[in-house]
Amino acid sequence: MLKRFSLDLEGELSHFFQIIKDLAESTRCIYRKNPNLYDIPRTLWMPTHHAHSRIPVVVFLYPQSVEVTQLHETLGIESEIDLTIRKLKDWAAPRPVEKNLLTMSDTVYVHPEPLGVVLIIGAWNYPWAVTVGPLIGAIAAGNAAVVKPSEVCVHTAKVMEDLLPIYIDKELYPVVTGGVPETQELLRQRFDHIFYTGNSMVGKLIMEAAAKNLTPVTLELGGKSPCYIDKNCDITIACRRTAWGKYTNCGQTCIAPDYILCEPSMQDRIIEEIKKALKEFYTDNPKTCADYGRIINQRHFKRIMNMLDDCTIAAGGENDEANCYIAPTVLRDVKPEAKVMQEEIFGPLLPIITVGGVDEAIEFINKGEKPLALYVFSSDNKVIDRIRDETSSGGFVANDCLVHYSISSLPFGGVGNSGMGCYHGKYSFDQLSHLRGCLIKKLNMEGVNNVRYPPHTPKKLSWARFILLKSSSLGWIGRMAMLAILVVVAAVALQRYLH
Ligand SMILES: NC(=O)c1ccc[n+]([C@@H]2O[C@H](COP(=O)([O-])OP(=O)(O)OC[C@H]3O[C@@H](n4cnc5c(N)ncnc54)[C@H](O)[C@@H]3O)[C@@H](O)[C@H]2O)c1
Ligand SMILES: CCCCCCC=O
Repeated sequence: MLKRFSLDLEGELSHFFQIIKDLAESTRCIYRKNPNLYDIPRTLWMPTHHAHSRIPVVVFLYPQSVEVTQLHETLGIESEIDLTIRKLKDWAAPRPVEKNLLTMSDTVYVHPEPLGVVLIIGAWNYPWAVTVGPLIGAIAAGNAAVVKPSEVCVHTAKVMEDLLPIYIDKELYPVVTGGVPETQELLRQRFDHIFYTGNSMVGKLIMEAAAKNLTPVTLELGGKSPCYIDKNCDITIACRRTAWGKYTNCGQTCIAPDYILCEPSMQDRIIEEIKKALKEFYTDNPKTCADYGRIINQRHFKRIMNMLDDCTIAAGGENDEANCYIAPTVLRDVKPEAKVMQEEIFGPLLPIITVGGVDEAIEFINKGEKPLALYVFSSDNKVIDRIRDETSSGGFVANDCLVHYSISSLPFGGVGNSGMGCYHGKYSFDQLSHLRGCLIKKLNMEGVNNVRYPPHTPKKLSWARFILLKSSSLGWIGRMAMLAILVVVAAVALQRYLH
């Protein structure tokens, strides 16, 4: 059994911090643009300030600028590690809780303890963020963890396998690489928690495997995250923010706005504003723009292109299979039955579906599975409140996209088909801890317990009712007074019993 403080967790996390900083530094130092590849291998030299400096390593880079890579991958992890190091002592400390009259003189608290060994199965789209992110929580919570990066981002997986053991304890946090058979083999082992990030279909297989050992799971899944643009809003700003949310990482973002819902009269204006934003972000030719990405591989390229079959393209549509390039694309007058509406797009296609107004938008959203994120743009708080209150989703954002992911004090996770459990900041720590309820009683004051011991009488029952149901409304002073009375009554009862 692991004991949280027998390990130098802060030390491990600091080493871990170093790997992220070194990765960021490496990308900054050595980066040369290569617009044609997504998950690209490079032989790099680690910066000299680390003890194991000048180790040749292969580091993945987006075909995007260094700034993009850091903004999307390493910065968030740096801030999570920083927060965790600063707050770990508070998070791990016993958490005193409210007591009832019967437990007034006892010590009652929640004691977070490690679960044991956690299996972390990562996805490919933000491979560091979604694999190392949960690992921060697992380490902080005092667990050992087996790290299984996605085989789809083959180079990143190799970097993780090579680098993590240099920085953090390889016995406690081993990296296992491989594809589906290797993951399935891991799933046959017994773990104390499985933290999976990926699609909902595989999520069900993970849960099935976990059930055999009653292993708890966190499932960070995806889905079709709607974006309602209300007629009452600044459409230019709404479209700029939506375009950023959609086309960042080429739409391969779990919380990307999947489709737009708007009234028919707004469709043309929205298309024009999105086109303007695209030009501003990615120039007239996104293919040669360092800030526009590629599709991870040809399998996904084909999957996304297939969705275009029964749609009308309003902008974009250019593509190049050899380079896994799909231009930022907007689709107009999309029907709910269209292929693009049957599954999460996870690519740079943005369908617009017209609805009669907010009522119809809510109805449309509620017909689908509960999404991972739900976005609404409106200047009318009533519209925002209605959409929040009459729907359900993992996260909810008004007048922006994606940004809730960066707030460590918000739980990040899905609901229903988009997942279960959550993480980030303290939520990661709690998710990967067992929150053990503890009550430490003294051996005196036995008389107070009479109400619960046989022989049971109506009088004892009415005392028990009072203590458990009514005493909470008495306030602190009232409860202390009640406790004093109870002690006296109990002492008298005990005297009688002893004589
Ligand atoms: N909620 C989140 O935080 C989050 C983050 C990123 C991605 N996602 C979601 O992930 C999906 C994209 O990722 P993906 O699923 O293509 O990633 P993927 O193909 O990399 O699969 C994820 C992991 O599942 C494993 N896996 C795949 N098939 C398996 C099987 N049959 N049995 C056991 N293990 C298996 C892989 O080895 C991999 O490690 C999207 O739906 C996206 O929304 C969610
Ligand atoms: C901008 C970074 C968002 C990361 C979201 C992770 C899921 O894909």
